[in-house]
Order: sequence, then structure tokens, then C-alpha cells
Amino acid sequence: MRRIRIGSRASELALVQAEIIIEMLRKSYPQYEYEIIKIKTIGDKILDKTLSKIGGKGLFVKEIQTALLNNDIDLAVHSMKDMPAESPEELILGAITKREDPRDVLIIKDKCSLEKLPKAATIGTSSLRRKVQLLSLREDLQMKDIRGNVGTRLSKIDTEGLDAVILAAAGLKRLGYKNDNFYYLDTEVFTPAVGQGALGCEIRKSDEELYKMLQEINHKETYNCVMAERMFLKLLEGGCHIPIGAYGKKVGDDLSITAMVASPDGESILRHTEKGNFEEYLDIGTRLGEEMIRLGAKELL
Ligand SMILES: NCc1[nH]cc(CCC(=O)O)c1CC(=O)O
Repeated sequence: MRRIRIGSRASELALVQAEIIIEMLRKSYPQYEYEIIKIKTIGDKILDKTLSKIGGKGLFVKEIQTALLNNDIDLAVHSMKDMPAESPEELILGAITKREDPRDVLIIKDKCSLEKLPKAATIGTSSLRRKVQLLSLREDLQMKDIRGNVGTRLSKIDTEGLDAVILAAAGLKRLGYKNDNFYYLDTEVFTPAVGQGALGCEIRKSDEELYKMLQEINHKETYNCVMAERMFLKLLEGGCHIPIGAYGKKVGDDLSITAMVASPDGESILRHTEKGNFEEYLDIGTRLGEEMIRLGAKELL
């Protein structure tokens, strides 16, 4: 009987996500043992600098991938949003599970809508993607850099005297935050990060047993959508220090995917949608990347 070692960051959200995957696996494979191994990443250790200054959110993922390569763990559970477009050759994404709510949410101190926030209201986020899109909807808003895990960021509404913070709906939901001062931003006007809301299970390519097991929890629809988004990201060579996003969804027999790229100052924002047969997801992601480049995406970045 095999014991499967699951590597996770030590944050509350990462641990909840690892538990979600273990529960899914346990349903199909109760005969195995599952153990969480906590890994403290550089991104978790350095909290006083914005992510783009210390090398991007790929930091969170890299050390966990190293643990996989060193055979210290067997399975890494990642927020797909945090994964760089390219991974080490020896590793493979064995499964992407069903996507949670992909939207971003404004958590507003005094419940109201984006439209009703006071003039020059202060919003906490260090994400360029969130900053430029918020400013395009309300150019008077004042952005304040904040970092830390979800709980810390929420508490900064009070400790930093902010009017609101903006976070991913998926993380809030998984941590059990339910609040009536949430204002959801529609994906049509506010493009999520590539992979937002989806969890990925990464393993060593050589681990055929675990690969087979993971097919049981793979969600084909989410897998195709997220892989198309990531193909787009790869063409744009996008890190997290640039305002970039993409969101794909199934519409009938088609995959429809919208990308957003903006200049870092938010002066220009480019959006484009590509559609195609759902099974041709990689082609659609490629076409989307090529079209965005043709429209000038690389000059913006
Ligand atoms: N960058 C941190 C991170 N990575 C994934 C999520 C949310 C969960 C998800 O998108 O699956 C979050 C928190 C946030 O941005 O609000």
C-alpha cells in the first residue's frame, strides 16, 4: 500500500486546497495513505516587498517543484493562477479539478457597489492586473500595495484604513468567508488571471501510477479551458509583473476565451475573444496569443 506525500505551502488557503484534493482522491482510492508536507517558499518568507520585485509569483511554485524533483513529495497541489506558463521537463500536470468561481471580488468596508464607492476611495491590491482594470472602471480610485495571505489582506481594511480590498472569489469561498459586503466583478468587464479558481495536481512524469489515479479527479472542461489560457500566456511570455489575464469557458460545443493585456500604467487596455471547437483548445489559445500580439499586446508590455 502506497503513502502519497502531498506538498503544500503552509498558508491556510494552500492547506485547505491540499485537503480538497486529498478528499477527492480518498473517495476513489481509500486504500492509499495521504500525508501533507508543508513547504515554506521564499514568497512566503519575504512579505515586505511586492511580488513583482522579488521575482513574481512563480516563487511560490518553484520550491514545491524542486521538492517533487528531489523525490521529497509525490504530488504538488497548486493554484493554477500561481503557476508560470512553463514547468520543468520532468514534471506533468496530471489533473486540473473543477474550477471554482473565477471572478475577482471587492470586499468593501461599508457595503456598496463599485459605482457607489466614495470618490478617491482606497483599494488594497498589489496586482497590476487588478489595479489597471479597477482604474479603467473608476479612474478616481487610489490603489495601495498590500501583501500577505487572504486573512491578512482582509484585515488590512481595518489596520490600513482602506475602503476595500480585492481578492479572488475562489480563495474566499474555500476558506469559508461569506459576507454580504462582497461585490463580484463580472468576468466580461474584469478579466480574471490565467487559471484563476482552478487547482492543478503536478507530479513526476515517471510516476505512472499516480498519473492514472489523477485521471479520476481531472475535470476535462476545466482542463481544456485552463490549458488554452496557459497557451495564450506562454505566447505572451507573461509573468505576474505585467497586467495580463485570460478566461476561457465552454459555450455549447465551443471554447470561448477572452484575453486582456494592458500597459503597466493602465492607459491602454486590450481585450480580444477567440472561439473554436472545444477539443482544439491549444490551437484556440495559440490563435488568441497570435491575435493579441498582432493587435499590439507586446508593445504595451
Ligand atoms: N496569489 C495568491 C492566490 N493564488 C490563488 C488565489 C485564489 C484561489 C484561486 O484563484 O484559485 C490567491 C489569492 C487571491 O488572489 O485572492
